[in-house]
Amino acid sequence: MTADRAHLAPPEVACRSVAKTFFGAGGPIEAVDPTSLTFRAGETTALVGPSGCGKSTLLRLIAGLEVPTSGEVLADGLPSKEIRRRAGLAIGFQDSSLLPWRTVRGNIALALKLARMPEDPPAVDRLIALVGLSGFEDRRPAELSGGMRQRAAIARCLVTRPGLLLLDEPFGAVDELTRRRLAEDLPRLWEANGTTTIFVTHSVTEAILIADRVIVLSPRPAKVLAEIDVTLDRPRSGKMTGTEPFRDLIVEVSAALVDGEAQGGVPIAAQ
Ligand SMILES: Nc1ncnc2c1ncn2[C@@H]1O[C@H](COP(=O)(O)OP(=O)(O)OP(=O)(O)O)[C@@H](O)[C@H]1O
Repeated sequence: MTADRAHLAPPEVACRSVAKTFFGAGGPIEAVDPTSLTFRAGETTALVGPSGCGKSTLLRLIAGLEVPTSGEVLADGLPSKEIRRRAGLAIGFQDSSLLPWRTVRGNIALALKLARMPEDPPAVDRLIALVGLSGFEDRRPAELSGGMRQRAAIARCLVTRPGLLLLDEPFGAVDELTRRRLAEDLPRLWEANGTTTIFVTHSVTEAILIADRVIVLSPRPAKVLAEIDVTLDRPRSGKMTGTEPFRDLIVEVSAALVDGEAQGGVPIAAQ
Protein backbone atom coordinates (compact mmCIF):
# COMPACT_ATOMS: atom_id res chain seq x y z
CA MET A 1 0.00 0.00 0.00
CA THR A 2 1.46 3.33 -0.97
CA ALA A 3 0.73 6.98 -0.34
CA ASP A 4 -0.70 7.46 -3.84
CA ARG A 5 -3.16 4.58 -3.69
CA ALA A 6 -6.04 7.05 -3.15
CA HIS A 7 -5.52 8.06 -6.76
CA LEU A 8 -6.40 4.55 -7.93
CA ALA A 9 -9.82 4.25 -9.49
CA PRO A 10 -12.60 3.18 -7.11
CA PRO A 11 -13.55 -0.46 -7.68
CA GLU A 12 -16.69 -1.97 -9.12
CA VAL A 13 -17.90 -4.47 -6.54
CA ALA A 14 -19.91 -7.52 -7.61
CA CYS A 15 -21.71 -9.99 -5.37
CA ARG A 16 -22.19 -13.20 -7.31
CA SER A 17 -24.82 -15.49 -5.81
CA VAL A 18 -23.50 -14.59 -2.36
CA ALA A 19 -25.27 -16.40 0.48
CA LYS A 20 -24.59 -16.59 4.21
CA THR A 21 -25.90 -19.02 6.80
CA PHE A 22 -24.74 -18.81 10.42
CA PHE A 23 -24.48 -22.14 12.22
CA GLY A 24 -25.07 -21.65 15.95
CA ALA A 25 -26.22 -23.68 18.94
CA GLY A 26 -29.85 -22.80 18.15
CA GLY A 27 -29.57 -24.14 14.60
CA PRO A 28 -28.74 -22.52 11.29
CA ILE A 29 -29.73 -18.90 10.61
CA GLU A 30 -29.97 -17.96 6.98
CA ALA A 31 -28.96 -14.30 6.88
CA VAL A 32 -28.45 -13.68 3.15
CA ASP A 33 -30.18 -15.53 0.31
CA PRO A 34 -28.11 -16.09 -2.83
CA THR A 35 -27.72 -12.49 -3.95
CA SER A 36 -26.24 -11.04 -7.10
CA LEU A 37 -25.61 -7.30 -7.15
CA THR A 38 -23.22 -4.93 -8.85
CA PHE A 39 -22.07 -1.76 -7.14
CA ARG A 40 -20.83 0.51 -9.90
CA ALA A 41 -17.46 2.18 -9.53
CA GLY A 42 -17.68 5.59 -7.91
CA GLU A 43 -21.40 5.27 -7.12
CA THR A 44 -23.10 5.58 -3.77
CA THR A 45 -25.57 2.82 -2.93
CA ALA A 46 -27.93 2.63 0.04
CA LEU A 47 -29.06 -0.72 1.45
CA VAL A 48 -32.44 -0.52 3.19
CA GLY A 49 -34.57 -3.29 4.64
CA PRO A 50 -36.33 -4.45 7.79
CA SER A 51 -34.42 -4.76 11.04
CA GLY A 52 -32.48 -8.02 11.23
CA CYS A 53 -32.91 -8.80 7.52
CA GLY A 54 -29.18 -9.23 6.87
CA LYS A 55 -28.00 -5.75 5.76
CA SER A 56 -24.97 -5.68 8.05
CA THR A 57 -24.10 -9.24 7.12
CA LEU A 58 -24.12 -8.31 3.43
CA LEU A 59 -21.87 -5.32 4.18
CA ARG A 60 -19.52 -7.53 6.21
CA LEU A 61 -19.40 -10.05 3.35
CA ILE A 62 -18.43 -7.24 0.97
CA ALA A 63 -15.78 -6.07 3.45
CA GLY A 64 -14.37 -9.59 3.62
CA LEU A 65 -15.12 -9.74 7.36
CA GLU A 66 -17.44 -12.71 6.81
CA VAL A 67 -16.83 -15.63 4.48
CA PRO A 68 -19.82 -16.43 2.25
CA THR A 69 -21.39 -19.87 2.62
CA SER A 70 -21.59 -19.88 -1.16
CA GLY A 71 -20.92 -17.45 -3.98
CA GLU A 72 -18.22 -14.79 -4.12
CA VAL A 73 -17.58 -11.07 -3.84
CA LEU A 74 -15.38 -9.58 -6.54
CA ALA A 75 -13.78 -6.15 -6.79
CA ASP A 76 -12.89 -5.26 -10.35
CA GLY A 77 -13.15 -8.98 -11.05
CA LEU A 78 -10.70 -9.96 -8.33
CA PRO A 79 -11.42 -11.67 -4.97
CA SER A 80 -12.66 -9.17 -2.40
CA LYS A 81 -9.64 -9.67 -0.16
CA GLU A 82 -7.78 -7.74 -2.86
CA ILE A 83 -9.97 -4.67 -2.23
CA ARG A 84 -8.01 -3.50 0.76
CA ARG A 85 -4.68 -3.75 -1.01
CA ARG A 86 -5.71 -2.34 -4.37
CA ALA A 87 -8.17 0.43 -3.68
CA GLY A 88 -8.12 1.08 0.03
CA LEU A 89 -11.10 0.09 2.12
CA ALA A 90 -12.60 2.06 4.98
CA ILE A 91 -15.30 0.59 7.16
CA GLY A 92 -17.47 2.55 9.56
CA PHE A 93 -19.68 0.31 11.62
CA GLN A 94 -22.13 1.29 14.34
CA ASP A 95 -19.72 0.10 16.99
CA SER A 96 -16.64 1.67 15.38
CA SER A 97 -14.52 2.45 18.38
CA LEU A 98 -11.96 5.20 18.64
CA LEU A 99 -8.79 4.58 20.62
CA PRO A 100 -9.62 5.97 24.08
CA TRP A 101 -6.14 7.30 24.81
CA ARG A 102 -5.91 9.28 21.56
CA THR A 103 -7.50 12.65 20.89
CA VAL A 104 -9.94 13.24 18.03
CA ARG A 105 -7.08 14.59 15.94
CA GLY A 106 -4.84 11.70 16.99
CA ASN A 107 -7.44 9.07 16.09
CA ILE A 108 -7.99 10.53 12.62
CA ALA A 109 -4.28 11.01 11.97
CA LEU A 110 -3.63 7.41 13.00
CA ALA A 111 -5.73 6.17 10.06
CA LEU A 112 -3.26 7.88 7.71
CA LYS A 113 -0.34 6.30 9.51
CA LEU A 114 -1.87 2.80 9.41
CA ALA A 115 -2.48 3.25 5.67
CA ARG A 116 1.18 4.30 5.31
CA MET A 117 0.11 7.64 3.93
CA PRO A 118 1.93 10.89 4.70
CA GLU A 119 0.83 13.05 7.60
CA ASP A 120 -1.62 15.73 6.50
CA PRO A 121 -2.66 17.96 9.43
CA PRO A 122 -4.59 20.44 7.23
CA ALA A 123 -6.69 17.59 5.74
CA VAL A 124 -7.33 16.22 9.23
CA ASP A 125 -8.46 19.63 10.46
CA ARG A 126 -10.66 20.17 7.39
CA LEU A 127 -12.44 16.90 8.09
CA ILE A 128 -12.81 17.75 11.77
CA ALA A 129 -14.49 21.00 10.76
CA LEU A 130 -16.69 19.23 8.22
CA VAL A 131 -18.07 16.82 10.80
CA GLY A 132 -18.65 19.72 13.20
CA LEU A 133 -15.96 18.93 15.74
CA SER A 134 -13.90 22.11 15.53
CA GLY A 135 -12.86 23.04 19.05
CA PHE A 136 -12.85 19.38 20.11
CA GLU A 137 -9.69 18.34 18.27
CA ASP A 138 -7.79 17.69 21.48
CA ARG A 139 -10.56 15.91 23.36
CA ARG A 140 -10.42 12.19 24.03
CA PRO A 141 -13.41 9.93 23.17
CA ALA A 142 -14.57 9.73 26.81
CA GLU A 143 -14.99 13.54 26.75
CA LEU A 144 -17.34 13.42 23.75
CA SER A 145 -21.01 12.53 23.33
CA GLY A 146 -21.93 9.37 21.43
CA GLY A 147 -22.85 11.41 18.36
CA MET A 148 -19.57 13.29 18.47
CA ARG A 149 -17.66 10.02 18.68
CA GLN A 150 -19.57 8.78 15.67
CA ARG A 151 -18.72 11.92 13.71
CA ALA A 152 -15.04 11.49 14.61
CA ALA A 153 -15.24 7.88 13.41
CA ILE A 154 -16.69 9.04 10.06
CA ALA A 155 -13.84 11.54 9.67
CA ARG A 156 -11.39 8.74 10.42
CA CYS A 157 -12.94 6.67 7.61
CA LEU A 158 -12.68 9.50 5.08
CA VAL A 159 -9.20 10.80 5.77
CA THR A 160 -7.46 8.09 3.74
CA ARG A 161 -9.69 8.85 0.73
CA PRO A 162 -10.56 5.15 0.33
CA GLY A 163 -11.57 3.69 -3.01
CA LEU A 164 -14.28 1.67 -1.25
CA LEU A 165 -16.20 3.06 1.70
CA LEU A 166 -18.60 0.83 3.65
CA LEU A 167 -20.77 2.49 6.29
CA ASP A 168 -23.26 0.75 8.58
CA GLU A 169 -25.82 3.26 9.82
CA PRO A 170 -23.20 5.99 9.88
CA PHE A 171 -25.50 8.60 11.39
CA GLY A 172 -27.35 6.32 13.81
CA ALA A 173 -26.33 8.05 17.06
CA VAL A 174 -26.48 11.61 15.77
CA ASP A 175 -29.25 14.14 16.47
CA GLU A 176 -31.66 14.92 13.63
CA LEU A 177 -30.18 18.32 12.67
CA THR A 178 -26.59 17.09 12.61
CA ARG A 179 -27.71 13.99 10.79
CA ARG A 180 -29.31 16.07 8.06
CA ARG A 181 -26.21 18.27 7.79
CA LEU A 182 -23.92 15.23 7.53
CA ALA A 183 -26.23 13.65 4.95
CA GLU A 184 -25.86 16.82 2.87
CA ASP A 185 -22.13 17.43 3.36
CA LEU A 186 -20.41 14.07 3.48
CA PRO A 187 -21.50 12.77 0.06
CA ARG A 188 -19.87 15.84 -1.50
CA LEU A 189 -16.63 14.79 0.08
CA TRP A 190 -16.63 11.17 -1.02
CA GLU A 191 -17.99 12.11 -4.45
CA ALA A 192 -15.05 14.48 -4.87
CA ASN A 193 -12.78 11.52 -4.13
CA GLY A 194 -14.66 9.29 -6.59
CA THR A 195 -15.31 6.65 -3.95
CA THR A 196 -17.50 3.57 -4.34
CA THR A 197 -19.70 3.91 -1.27
CA ILE A 198 -22.15 1.36 0.14
CA PHE A 199 -24.09 2.29 3.25
CA VAL A 200 -26.83 0.81 5.39
CA THR A 201 -29.56 3.06 6.73
CA HIS A 202 -32.97 2.73 8.34
CA SER A 203 -34.06 6.08 6.92
CA VAL A 204 -35.65 6.11 3.48
CA THR A 205 -35.23 9.90 3.29
CA GLU A 206 -31.53 9.63 4.08
CA ALA A 207 -31.09 6.87 1.51
CA ILE A 208 -32.62 9.03 -1.22
CA LEU A 209 -30.78 12.19 -0.12
CA ILE A 210 -27.40 10.47 -0.28
CA ALA A 211 -27.49 7.61 -2.77
CA ASP A 212 -27.32 7.17 -6.53
CA ARG A 213 -29.19 3.91 -6.08
CA VAL A 214 -31.31 2.42 -3.31
CA ILE A 215 -31.41 -1.35 -2.91
CA VAL A 216 -34.40 -2.63 -0.98
CA LEU A 217 -33.88 -5.94 0.81
CA SER A 218 -36.52 -8.42 1.95
CA PRO A 219 -37.00 -9.70 5.50
CA ARG A 220 -34.36 -12.29 6.46
CA PRO A 221 -32.83 -13.99 4.63
CA ALA A 222 -32.01 -10.83 2.68
CA LYS A 223 -32.76 -10.90 -1.00
CA VAL A 224 -33.06 -7.99 -3.40
CA LEU A 225 -36.65 -6.74 -3.77
CA ALA A 226 -35.94 -3.60 -5.77
CA GLU A 227 -33.07 -1.55 -7.18
CA ILE A 228 -34.17 2.07 -7.52
CA ASP A 229 -32.02 4.67 -9.30
CA VAL A 230 -32.04 8.11 -7.72
CA THR A 231 -31.52 10.57 -10.55
CA LEU A 232 -32.05 13.75 -8.51
CA ASP A 233 -29.61 16.57 -9.22
CA ARG A 234 -26.55 17.03 -7.02
CA PRO A 235 -25.63 18.60 -4.74
CA ARG A 236 -28.75 17.63 -2.81
CA SER A 237 -30.13 19.40 0.19
CA GLY A 238 -32.78 18.76 2.81
CA LYS A 239 -34.99 21.29 1.00
CA MET A 240 -35.45 18.75 -1.79
CA THR A 241 -37.31 16.35 0.47
CA GLY A 242 -40.56 18.27 -0.08
CA THR A 243 -40.35 18.21 -3.88
CA GLU A 244 -42.49 15.95 -6.03
CA PRO A 245 -39.64 13.85 -7.49
CA PHE A 246 -38.27 13.24 -3.99
CA ARG A 247 -41.67 12.27 -2.62
CA ASP A 248 -42.25 9.97 -5.61
CA LEU A 249 -39.01 8.16 -4.73
CA ILE A 250 -40.06 7.84 -1.08
CA VAL A 251 -43.31 6.25 -2.25
CA GLU A 252 -41.43 3.88 -4.58
CA VAL A 253 -38.94 2.72 -1.93
CA SER A 254 -41.65 2.48 0.73
CA ALA A 255 -43.87 0.41 -1.58
CA ALA A 256 -41.03 -2.08 -2.10
CA LEU A 257 -40.53 -2.28 1.68
CA VAL A 258 -44.23 -2.83 2.26
CA ASP A 259 -44.23 -5.62 -0.35
CA GLY A 260 -41.37 -7.16 1.61
CA GLU A 261 -43.23 -6.82 4.90
CA ALA A 262 -46.10 -8.75 3.38
CA GLN A 263 -43.66 -11.65 3.32
CA GLY A 264 -43.10 -11.26 7.09
CA GLY A 265 -40.49 -9.41 9.17
CA VAL A 266 -40.30 -6.22 11.15
CA PRO A 267 -41.25 -3.00 9.37
CA ILE A 268 -38.98 0.01 9.25
CA ALA A 269 -40.36 3.50 9.39
CA ALA A 270 -40.56 5.34 6.09
CA GLN A 271 -39.11 8.49 7.67
N1 LIG B 1 -22.12 -13.84 13.84
C1 LIG B 1 -23.39 -14.22 13.82
N2 LIG B 1 -23.74 -15.42 14.30
C2 LIG B 1 -25.02 -15.82 14.28
N3 LIG B 1 -26.04 -15.12 13.76
C3 LIG B 1 -25.75 -13.90 13.28
C4 LIG B 1 -24.42 -13.39 13.27
N4 LIG B 1 -24.43 -12.16 12.71
C5 LIG B 1 -25.71 -11.93 12.36
N5 LIG B 1 -26.50 -12.95 12.70
C6 LIG B 1 -27.93 -13.08 12.46
O1 LIG B 1 -28.17 -12.81 11.09
C7 LIG B 1 -29.38 -12.07 10.93
C8 LIG B 1 -29.09 -10.81 10.17
O2 LIG B 1 -28.34 -9.93 11.00
P1 LIG B 1 -27.81 -8.52 10.48
O3 LIG B 1 -27.08 -7.89 11.60
O4 LIG B 1 -27.10 -8.71 9.21
O5 LIG B 1 -29.19 -7.75 10.20
P2 LIG B 1 -29.45 -6.20 9.92
O6 LIG B 1 -30.41 -6.14 8.80
O7 LIG B 1 -28.17 -5.47 9.74
O8 LIG B 1 -30.15 -5.77 11.28
P3 LIG B 1 -30.39 -4.31 11.94
O9 LIG B 1 -31.10 -3.49 10.91
O10 LIG B 1 -31.28 -4.61 13.11
O11 LIG B 1 -29.05 -3.78 12.31
C9 LIG B 1 -29.92 -11.83 12.33
O12 LIG B 1 -30.91 -12.82 12.58
C10 LIG B 1 -28.74 -12.03 13.24
O13 LIG B 1 -29.12 -12.52 14.49
